[in-house]
Amino acid sequence: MSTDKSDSTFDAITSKLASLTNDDKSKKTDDTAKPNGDAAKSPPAAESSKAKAGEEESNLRESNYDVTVTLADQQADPNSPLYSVKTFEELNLHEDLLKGIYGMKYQKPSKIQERALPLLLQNPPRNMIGQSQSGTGKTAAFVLTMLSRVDFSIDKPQAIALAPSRELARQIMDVVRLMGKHTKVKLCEAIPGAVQRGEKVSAHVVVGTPGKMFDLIKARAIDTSNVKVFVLDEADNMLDQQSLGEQSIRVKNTMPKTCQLVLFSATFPDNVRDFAGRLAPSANEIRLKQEELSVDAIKQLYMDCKSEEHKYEVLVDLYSLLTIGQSIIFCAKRETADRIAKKMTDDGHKVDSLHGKLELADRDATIDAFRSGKSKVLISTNVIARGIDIMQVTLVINYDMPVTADGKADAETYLHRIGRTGRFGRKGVSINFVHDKSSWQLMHDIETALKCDITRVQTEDAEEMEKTIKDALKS
Ligand SMILES: Nc1ncnc2c1ncn2[C@@H]1O[C@H](COP(=O)(O)OP(=O)(O)OP(=O)(O)O)[C@@H](O)[C@H]1O
Repeated sequence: MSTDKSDSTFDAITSKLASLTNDDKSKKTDDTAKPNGDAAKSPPAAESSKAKAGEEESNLRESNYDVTVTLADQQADPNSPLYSVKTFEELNLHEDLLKGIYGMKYQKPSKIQERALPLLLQNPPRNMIGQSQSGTGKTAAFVLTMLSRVDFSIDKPQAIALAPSRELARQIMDVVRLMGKHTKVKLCEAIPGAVQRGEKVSAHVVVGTPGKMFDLIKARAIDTSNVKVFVLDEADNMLDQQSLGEQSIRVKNTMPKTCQLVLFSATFPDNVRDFAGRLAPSANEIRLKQEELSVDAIKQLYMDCKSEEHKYEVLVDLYSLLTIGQSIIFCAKRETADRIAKKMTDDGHKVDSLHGKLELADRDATIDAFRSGKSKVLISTNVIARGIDIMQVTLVINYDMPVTADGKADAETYLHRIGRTGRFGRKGVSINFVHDKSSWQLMHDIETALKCDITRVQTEDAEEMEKTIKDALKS
């Protein structure tokens, strides 16, 4: 899908930032979760090796830095969530789908794809609750399932997927389009503005947001009686949030009794998992342990800011760094996103803001410009915290730490936010801005909950840091 323009940039940023921090511990992810809860013993971690130019075709760029690890290296490391013993050919997929996969330059399945696909494709179909770290290829697992189950000779919706945001639904549809390129699949986006009034949906695969999907079903534009597979992407979010949860359940209740239910997410807090288990009875399950949730390739940092105003100054100081690759700045509120974006624009910087209050066409144009690399800095809210997959995102900033509705540290949202970088083995950097006791406490609670290390960067060094990285890139 997206091409990787700036892997050496990741290295420049990570190595420079790491050198500015005094604590550079890294944590090994050990994905031992197996279907049905069995634990698989993994061989010891393979040492990360240096990339050799042209050694194996990879969609990661070769870099001049010693720390380079190629995708091929990572897919050969049994401790990596990208590792697989199987090939796509062994996963029982239709030839037309294999063509689609190879067209997308996927060489080997990732761990979640290897484990989930045989379970997802078994007959009679079984429900699935699947968990895997952000950026490890869950979308392909459920998209291949949807496309495998469709009978292209019947012009009726047969596979439906729900996602929490318009942006994510559109992105999933892009994946269906690419993977289904060699099939006769017909597609429909069930998002506001996409389906005309009175239109009857005859597409095989429908992807959308819960509210719009339910409206279309209620209006009889979508007939769900032939649906064989129903997917909830970001399932914990879809079942937890009051309005998304209610709408998702309503949509689910219109599905035939025989319909296969597939729930995927990088996070499944216990309360949601219990509910998911009741919703998807006798499901095959693939789980991660709490300490396995963080993605190793994402370097997590924080900056001590003196005040709310100082946060803005630090952000501006970091601007050149933000634009080396691409970056997303997460704020708690739409107003903050707009305010910072306006201020930065007035100060001569090129940034965009994206949130749920924008006109639909503006929302689409903003994310499309960011996806294509035309815009480089996106200031947003949690609306794009989940699922959005843009390879060139090297930096994520938590301008405001994520909090739950009752003001507590939101470790799940934190993981999803920082997971917008470090996609499929690429490196990334996340920086938390803390400016008072409460934001520091929120970050500390997240660190404890996720058992991860977040290291400090001196804000006084920002200018120097920016300069060094620019110099490194120029040379
Ligand atoms: N087998 C594969 N080989 C190479 N690239 C892959 C493979 N599977 C997926 N990818 C790529 O990896 C990236 C991340 O995949 P995807 O968006 O499905 O992650 P995810 O697990 O759904 O993440 P999130 O939890 O953030 O939603 C995508 O760009 C996708 O094209």
